[in-house]
Amino acid sequence: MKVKVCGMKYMDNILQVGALQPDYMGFIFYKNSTRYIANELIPALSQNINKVGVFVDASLKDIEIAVHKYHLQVVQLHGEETPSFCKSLQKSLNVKIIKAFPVNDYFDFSIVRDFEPYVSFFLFDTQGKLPGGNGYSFNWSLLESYPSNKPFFLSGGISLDSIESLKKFMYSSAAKHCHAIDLNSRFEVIPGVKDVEKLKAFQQILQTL
Ligand SMILES: O=C(O)c1ccccc1NCC(=O)[C@H](O)[C@H](O)COP(=O)(O)O
Repeated sequence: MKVKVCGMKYMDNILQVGALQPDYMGFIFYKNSTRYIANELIPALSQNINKVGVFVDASLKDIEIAVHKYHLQVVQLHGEETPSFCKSLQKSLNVKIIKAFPVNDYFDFSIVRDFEPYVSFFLFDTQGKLPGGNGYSFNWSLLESYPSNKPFFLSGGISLDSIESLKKFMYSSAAKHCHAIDLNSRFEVIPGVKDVEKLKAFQQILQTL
């Protein structure tokens, strides 16, 4: 199972977390987030770490500028972006696209169908007050009705306390297309700064599952 560490902001912490070699590292390009990368620098990272830019209803132009400036390999769309927006993005930029969806108990997974041709992954996050980084998990068994073969990221409030539930999930049919686990606020010292020891502990446990 792959790991994405999201909401990275500061150079030193990016380098510390980079040393753990997560598969993906996420950077927030949404001004209202406490994790907004603003004009912070992103240091050179190992080629094995995919840099993900997270956007909320940004324009194609702004995404393009960020992709080129920060050499992003992946773009995560975390707002109300449409299939046709994903199609345009796919045509104009050589990046992988993750379309994120906020999940509540009534979420209708059939919505993913229209996006399938234009994205590489889906990401399922918990619906909350904020577009992302709410720190709460949704009911993962809802993914039993996931109608697609497209790999997805499991996201929302995952912490070291989630290990038992994760184990159960990973052995269930709901996890069949789960590509990666997304970690964010539950591994933070303050917004944008990750606790490296906690991340290390999570990685080690994940390897044993
Ligand atoms: O993290 C943010 O501040 C954020 C703000 C706006 C849009 C997306 C954002 N995060 C995207 C992510 O992929 C997070 O990892 C995801 O929402 C889960 O966060 P958490 O519930 O804190 O684990």
